[in-house]
Amino acid sequence: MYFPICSLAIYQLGKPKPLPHIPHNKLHWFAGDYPFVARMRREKSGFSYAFDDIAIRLGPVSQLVLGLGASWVGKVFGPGNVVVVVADAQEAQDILINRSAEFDRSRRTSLLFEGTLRQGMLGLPTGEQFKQHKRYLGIAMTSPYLARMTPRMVEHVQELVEVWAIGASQLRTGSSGDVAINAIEDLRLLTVDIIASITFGTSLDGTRALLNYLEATPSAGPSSRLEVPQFVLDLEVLLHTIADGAMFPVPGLLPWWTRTLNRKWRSAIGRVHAGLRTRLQTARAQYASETRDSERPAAHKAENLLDIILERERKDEYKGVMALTESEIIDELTTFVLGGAETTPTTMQWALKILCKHPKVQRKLYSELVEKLPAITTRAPTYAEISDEANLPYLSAVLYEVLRCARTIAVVTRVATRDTVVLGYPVPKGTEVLFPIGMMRQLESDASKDVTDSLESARSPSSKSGRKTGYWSGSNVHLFNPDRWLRRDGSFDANAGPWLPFSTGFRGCFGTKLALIELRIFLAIVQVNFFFDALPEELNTWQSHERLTRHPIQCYIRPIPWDKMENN
Ligand code: HEM
Repeated sequence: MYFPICSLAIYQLGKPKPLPHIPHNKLHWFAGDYPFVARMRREKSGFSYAFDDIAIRLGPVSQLVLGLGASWVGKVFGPGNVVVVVADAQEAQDILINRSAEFDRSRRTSLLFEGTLRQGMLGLPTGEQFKQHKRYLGIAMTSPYLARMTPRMVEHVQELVEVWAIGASQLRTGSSGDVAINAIEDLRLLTVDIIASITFGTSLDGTRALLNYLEATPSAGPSSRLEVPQFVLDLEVLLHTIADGAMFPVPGLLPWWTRTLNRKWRSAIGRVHAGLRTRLQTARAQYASETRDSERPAAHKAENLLDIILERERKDEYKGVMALTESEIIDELTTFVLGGAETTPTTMQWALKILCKHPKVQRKLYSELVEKLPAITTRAPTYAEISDEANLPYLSAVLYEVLRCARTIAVVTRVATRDTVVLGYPVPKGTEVLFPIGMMRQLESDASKDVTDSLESARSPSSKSGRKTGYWSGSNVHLFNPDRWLRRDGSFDANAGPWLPFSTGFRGCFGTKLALIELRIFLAIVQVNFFFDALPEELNTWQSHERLTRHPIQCYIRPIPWDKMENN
């Protein structure tokens, strides 16, 4: 008699519980939406598609009830979570930019990074320490600094072009032998070379070593490669550990588990930190000897991130303010390297895959580059030249469209720091709110304009006055079409439609400017050197794997130098 009553009472307390009023799926009696998320992950090779799917079916505000959701047991013991999905670009932008007092970086996101980057920006909550770090490193994203970094980025991309030129000369046609180059490792090496060079002043020279090897070994095939450097492998272990954390059952214990029980991670972080510490100490000694008797160089003369940090340190000492501790610096150096080593190569891989399928786009881009920037064929382009959106509108359009379609990072989250309202729906304090920034339909097209318009009265005051972008046409929003970014007169329009690959606002991507210039240089230089030939379907499938970013499973290329193209 008592047993069924007690069981029912426990079930009522603990069953998956959604937030009131907000639309949701029919829930599994115990696991809530977990089976649905698992099915999306299996069928579409990424859990983030679950957020797109419910947004399309349930509207601009919906919720996923994970495990026990907002139930009493779920909240107290932690095996549950409710995620409110906001799939409306205008409102998402408004919340990320204007409502940061109500929505902050979620604790769950910070916990993912905290084990590896305890005191790096990715792991830090928004507080004084975070702000101090952002101020410290901000110079690294200024135009004068990036202009000084440009020759190095160009040099590394040109090394890669030489590697691919050797590979291209060895490629065969037909189905036997090497018909294509596997570009995944090459892009990983390139981006680590670039980020190391910008961070420490010296590159890993992985691409240079590969080039030397291929030149010295003419019998090596087009995809024959050296062993990946240990530093790159270690970064991969760190990135995998962070990504695996998303599935960890008790998020609060994740940093402890990572640091204490994950041996592979401990070896990798040990080597990475030791390497960074040595570089920091060497740079410090050199900086001290150079500046002892002479005038302190102005901060904007810094030649790498270490210089920036040392110059700031000197300034702070001078003013009597507290500088960053050594472990804070090491964590920020690690953040920088990890930030650059994952997202950028993944986006480059998608760019190449997409270009292979769009020969007309390649021809148009090539024509623009040789007509508007003829110097690019004879010398390294400068930062001013390559970042000139007015002179190179099609390069800008291709880049924006690659980032729109690549869906490199599909979602970002915030947590409500007080009871609040989103598009008329009450959202209690502590609720995680998710923005599916990689979503291409509901969030971005005029097919949802009626829905968007009907929400007008429910918008927050800052959102009502804040829409800056147009809508994409619902009929072609899912297609790769750089022309959508061009005005009738051919000029580039960055506000043509919603675009959030880097998120936005105070906690948006810190590395946006660096990533954009790196990608522009990459696209311009590889395209001006090669046409990327179409590939057999089996070498250019659209399958992907979602970890911290959405990776393509394959990235093969058949580069053909333009002078070898018939009807160039
Ligand atoms: C194509 C390349 C990249 C993409 C698509 C990208 C995207 C993103 C996104 C979506 C976020 C989350 C922002 C949020 O929660 O609102 C983020 C954060 C961040 N990114 Fe990037 N990123 C890229 C490249 C880089 C690079 C090269 C760096 C190197 C410095 C970097 C450093 C960071 C940092 C430090 C954060 C955390 C910012 C914070 O917590 O306030 N990113 N990025």
